[in-house]
Amino acid sequence: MQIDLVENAEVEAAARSAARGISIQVRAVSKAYGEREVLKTLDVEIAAGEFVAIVGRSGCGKSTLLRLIAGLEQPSQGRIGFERGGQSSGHHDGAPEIRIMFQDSRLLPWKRVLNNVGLGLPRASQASIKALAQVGLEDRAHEWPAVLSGGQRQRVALARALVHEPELLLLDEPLGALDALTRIEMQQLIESLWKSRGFTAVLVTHDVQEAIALADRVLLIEDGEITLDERISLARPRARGNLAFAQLEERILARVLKHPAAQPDSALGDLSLQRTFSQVGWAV
Ligand SMILES: Nc1ncnc2c1ncn2[C@@H]1O[C@H](COP(=O)(O)OP(=O)(O)OP(=O)(O)O)[C@@H](O)[C@H]1O
Repeated sequence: MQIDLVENAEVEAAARSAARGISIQVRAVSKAYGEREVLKTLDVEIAAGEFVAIVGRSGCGKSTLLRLIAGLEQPSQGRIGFERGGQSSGHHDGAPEIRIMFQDSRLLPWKRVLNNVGLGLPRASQASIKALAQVGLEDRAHEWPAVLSGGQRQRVALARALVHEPELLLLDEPLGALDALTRIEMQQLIESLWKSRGFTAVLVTHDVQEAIALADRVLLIEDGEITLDERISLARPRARGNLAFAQLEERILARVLKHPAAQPDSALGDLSLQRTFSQVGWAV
């Protein structure tokens, strides 16, 4: 039974890598802000079409790594490269189509939903309407962002990313502000779009359960280093009540929380981890 699950996961992963994703090579990457070294000589490879989640305590450098992959910041040392169909590229030459989603939808309040989705395109096009339909909001196309709920605004942000046919979708805690039910619905939406479109996805999250529900691999960053690289071989869609899921969640949570040294700016993330921790019945 377990072997079947693993084989299915491997077949699915191979099919996805043949689709639209790009692979990412992070080579000996360090990042310092002044005296503070946030990331220390990181080496990690992410395969085309893979879904990778990054977890870790607040302030450990998750978003920094995402910004470096996005090309929004430069490494202090090392290099980040991409490969598409055997051809290498950086952020400049033949740069991949990278889109990023944040916790806040960052919609322009003075533009209607459809024009927010089509931002940067010559004009609101069929592609924007199609993207809105894919997130289930085609009937809200002509409304203002202000009248949408938080979850709906995040759907619009997702449509805005999808309209550019991303090869790499970076997700920086995009569901962090949503209620639990909306969050699960959004996770399912992201998973189904990722499966159908085949882009590579990198998700930063405080929520270990979310990481296990969505990712092929979970990376843990501690003290600026990757200290855990766990492959998740559970068949999709993943049932949260499942014993194998719960055991994996418990093990990764225990691993995340083991680290004794709380950073000064760690309160928020640790609270979030504790909440998840208590959901699986552990005393904190
Ligand atoms: N532009 C910057 N200048 C100076 N320090 C920075 C800058 N950006 C991030 N840092 C520091 O780098 C460290 C890592 O920040 P980062 O945002 O990557 O953490 P994180 O793991 O994503 O945290 P959280 O889970 O709270 O979002 C923090 O100590 C932060 O203060």
